[in-house]
Amino acid sequence: MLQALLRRSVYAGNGPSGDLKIVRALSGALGAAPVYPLGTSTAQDCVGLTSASHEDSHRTKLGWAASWGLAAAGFTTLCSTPLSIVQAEDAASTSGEQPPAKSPLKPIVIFVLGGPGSGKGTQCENIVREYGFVHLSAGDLLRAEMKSGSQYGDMIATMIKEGKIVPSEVTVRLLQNAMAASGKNKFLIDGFPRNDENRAAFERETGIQPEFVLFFDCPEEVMEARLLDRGKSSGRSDDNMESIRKRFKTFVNQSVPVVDHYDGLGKVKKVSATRSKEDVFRSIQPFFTEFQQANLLEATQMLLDAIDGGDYEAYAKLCDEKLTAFEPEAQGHLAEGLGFHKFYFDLKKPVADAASPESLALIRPKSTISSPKVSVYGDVAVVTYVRLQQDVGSSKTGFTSAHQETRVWQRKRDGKGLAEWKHVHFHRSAAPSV
Ligand SMILES: Nc1ncnc2c1ncn2[C@@H]1O[C@H](COP(=O)(O)OP(=O)(O)OP(=O)(O)O)[C@@H](O)[C@H]1O
Ligand SMILES: Nc1ccn([C@@H]2O[C@H](COP(=O)(O)O)[C@@H](O)[C@H]2O)c(=O)n1
Repeated sequence: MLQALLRRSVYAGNGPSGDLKIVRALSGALGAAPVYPLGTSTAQDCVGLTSASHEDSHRTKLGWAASWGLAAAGFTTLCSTPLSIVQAEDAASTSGEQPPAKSPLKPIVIFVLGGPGSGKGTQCENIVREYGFVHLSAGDLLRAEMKSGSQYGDMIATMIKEGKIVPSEVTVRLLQNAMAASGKNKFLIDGFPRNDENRAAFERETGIQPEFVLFFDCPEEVMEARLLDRGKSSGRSDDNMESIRKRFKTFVNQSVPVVDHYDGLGKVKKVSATRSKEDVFRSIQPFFTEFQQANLLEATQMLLDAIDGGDYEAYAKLCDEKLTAFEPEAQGHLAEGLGFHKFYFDLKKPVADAASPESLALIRPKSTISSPKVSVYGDVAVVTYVRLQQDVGSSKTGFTSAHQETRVWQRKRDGKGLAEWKHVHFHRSAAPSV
C-alpha cells in the first residue's frame, strides 16, 4: 500500500533500475497553484496559511495536472475566512514569469461523508492534528462565502436553512480555490459530494478520484440529539428541529446514493459513529497509517534535500536540537546536538557564495532514497533506506556514493498542538564511491 501511495505521490529517481526500489520523495518545492474565479473579493482576503506558498506563489490559470507542487509534510488547517473569490486577473503571475517547472504531485483526496451531526467535522480535526491533511469542509466554505458579501450569499443562506444542496458550480469552485490556495496536496473533503451532481461536477472539473470515502454511520436519533445540543451555541441557522428534519431527508434521498456509488467501487470505509469521540477516532486511525508512512518518507527526503542544498535552516527545522548521530565523520563517536552537523553546512557556504547560481545548480549533489522501509511505533518512527548520492568531483566527473541510513523520528506537538515529526537520531554507514 505504501509503495502504491508513493508511486502516486513521488517521482522515480534516476538511479539504477531493476530490482532496486528507488523513490525520490519530494523536492520540497511548491508549484504553481491554480485559482478559479467565482465572485468579487481578493485572494488576500481569503487565505490564512502558514505556508510560504501563498506569499510567493506565481499564480497561473493552469489546471490541476499542470503543476501541483508540494509543501512540507507539515500540518496546516485552512482558515475559515472566505477564500472563494479570486479574480482571474489576480490569478495571473504578477511578474509575467512562469515559475520553474516543478515535479507535479497528484492531489490526494479523501471524502468524508455521513449524516448531519454524525461527527465528520470533529473527526476531521483529529485527522488533521495527527496526520497532516488539509481539512476542507464544504459547509464551512459555503458559510464563509455567504458571509463574504458574495453575489451567491442569499442563495446559499436559503439553501442552508432549507437543508438543500447548493449548485455544484459554486461548491466545486470553492473547493478548487481552497485546494489551490493551500499549497498542499492531501485533502480531507468534508460534507462533499452531497449528491450525484456534486460528485460528477468534481470529477469533471478536477479529474480527481478519491482515495476512499470515510463514511460515518449514525442513527438519526443520535444525530438529532447532537445537532440540537450543538444548536445551543453554534449560531447556525440550520441547527433547529425544522431544518434538521429537512437535512435528514436530503441526506437519505441525495447523499446516501453517493455513498452507495462509491461502495460499488469498493471505496467506502464505514465507521460506526455512535461511540465516544475518542473511540470513533481510534477506529479510523488504521485507515491513515499509509499516509503517516508517506509523511515520514517525505520528511526524510526533505532532510536530504536540505543537506544537499546546504540549507541549514531547513535542516534544523526538521531536527530536534538534541539530535544524536553515528556517522563516519564522527569517527565512531556519538555526535550530540546540531553543532557537529552545522560545521559541514558552514563549510559549504563560501564555496556556494563564490559560484554563480547556474553553476551552483549544476554542482549541487542529489540524494535519492532507495529501498525504504518505514516502521511506526506509536510516537516513534524508524526510516531505513539506502541513500544514493550523486555528486560532481573536482575533475567535474560525476560519482555516486551509497550509504545505509537509519533515521529515527519522534512525534512531538507544536505550539498549536499539531503533531510534527522531529528527527532525533541517525546512523549512517561509510560507503565506497564509484
Ligand atoms: N462521537 C461523538 N459523541 C458525542 N458527541 C459527538 C461525537 N462526535 C461529535 N459530537 C458532537 O456532535 C456535534 C456534531 O458534530 P460535528 O459537528 O462533528 O458533526 P458533522 O457531521 O460535521 O455535522 P454537520 O454535517 O452538521 O456539520 C458536535 O457538537 C460534536 O461535538
Ligand atoms: N456539498 C455541500 C455541502 C453543504 N451544503 C449546504 O451546507 C449545509 C451545511 O453543511 P454541513 O456539512 O456543514 O452540515 C448543508 O445542509 C447544505 O445546505 C451544500 O449545499 N453542499
